[in-house]
Amino acid sequence: MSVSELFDPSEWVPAPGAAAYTDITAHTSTDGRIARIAFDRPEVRNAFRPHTVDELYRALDIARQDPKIGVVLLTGNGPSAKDGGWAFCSGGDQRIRGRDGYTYASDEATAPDPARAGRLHILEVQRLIRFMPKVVIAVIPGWAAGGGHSLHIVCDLSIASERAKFKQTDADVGSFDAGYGSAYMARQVGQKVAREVFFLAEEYSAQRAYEMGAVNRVVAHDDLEKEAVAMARTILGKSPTAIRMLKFAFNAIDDGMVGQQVFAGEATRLAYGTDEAVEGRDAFLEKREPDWSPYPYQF
Ligand SMILES: CC(C)(COP(=O)(O)OP(=O)(O)OC[C@H]1O[C@@H](n2cnc3c(N)ncnc32)[C@H](O)[C@@H]1OP(=O)(O)O)[C@@H](O)C(=O)NCCC(=O)NCCSC(=O)CCC(=O)c1ccccc1C(=O)O
Repeated sequence: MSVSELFDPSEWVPAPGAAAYTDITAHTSTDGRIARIAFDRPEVRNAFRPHTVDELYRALDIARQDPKIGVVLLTGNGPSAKDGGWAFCSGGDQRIRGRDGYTYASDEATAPDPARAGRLHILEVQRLIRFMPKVVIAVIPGWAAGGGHSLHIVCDLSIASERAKFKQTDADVGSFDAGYGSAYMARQVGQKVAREVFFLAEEYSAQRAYEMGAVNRVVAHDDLEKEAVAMARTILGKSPTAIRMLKFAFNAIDDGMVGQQVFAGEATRLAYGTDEAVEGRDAFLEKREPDWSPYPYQF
């Protein structure tokens, strides 16, 4: 069975742990440098349930910790066998939404722990995408709606099929992504446009998303994944440290002290590589005063 009509099997091998996933697929490029993670519930426009989110988090975290992987493609498999429709993701599965969040299926092997019964942990996925030191590209073959719309907003880059459609339905169903989905979207496209997208919840096209600055490229539907891989390969040609520092620099202004902490953590890692920092460590271990004389106050 093919993974998706746009998936090129010659490009990919299954990612570690992928055989166990039911709601997503996860692959690594044959050279090990790109991850492809895809929602795999096309019959419901790739809506996510808590189990989907658990798998997505796991697959993203595996990619985060793989030192060879530099770019992650997040997409949706398709088309739907039911009606031929395509989706990136249509957000939370409204069929299993409870009063305290989204509920696990009753047929899961173990009864859900009450502490994790009602979940909104797609926000944890958003933070993982935001803070992972790698570029995450939303690859959008069809609908990006509700929480799926928010996921594309939080990705570093978005590439859309000319058939992609966008709709921020949160307010239609009594939900509101009051974090990155809305506030960060306003940073991307401006306040008036973001407010229109949320308050009117109207469908808009890939071309309109491009014009407002929420999508980087619109490409022919059949070429979507090929173009996404090409974009990933361009990024892989750059310095990993430069890309990581740039991502966290772009984030910092909107992420407050957490943004500063993430950026500063990377700066500290770089500082640890200097002779100056090695001198400080060695002086402590050798129980002597550090000799800072070779290290000027650079200006
Ligand atoms: C996406 C649509 C616009 C597509 O429309 P169309 O192409 O006409 O297809 P349909 O016939 O409507 O759908 C086909 C089939 O799929 C089912 N389906 C589609 N979406 C969902 C869904 N989200 N949940 C369950 N099922 C879905 C649909 O019922 C059809 O099934 P049949 O059995 O064949 O009839 C349109 O489908 C649409 O508008 N979908 C709903 C979009 C939506 O409102 N999503 C939820 C928004 S709220 C949310 O995502 C919250 C997420 C969250 O956790 C969160 C919480 C707090 C802060 C932030 C977030 C966050 O947003 O991340």
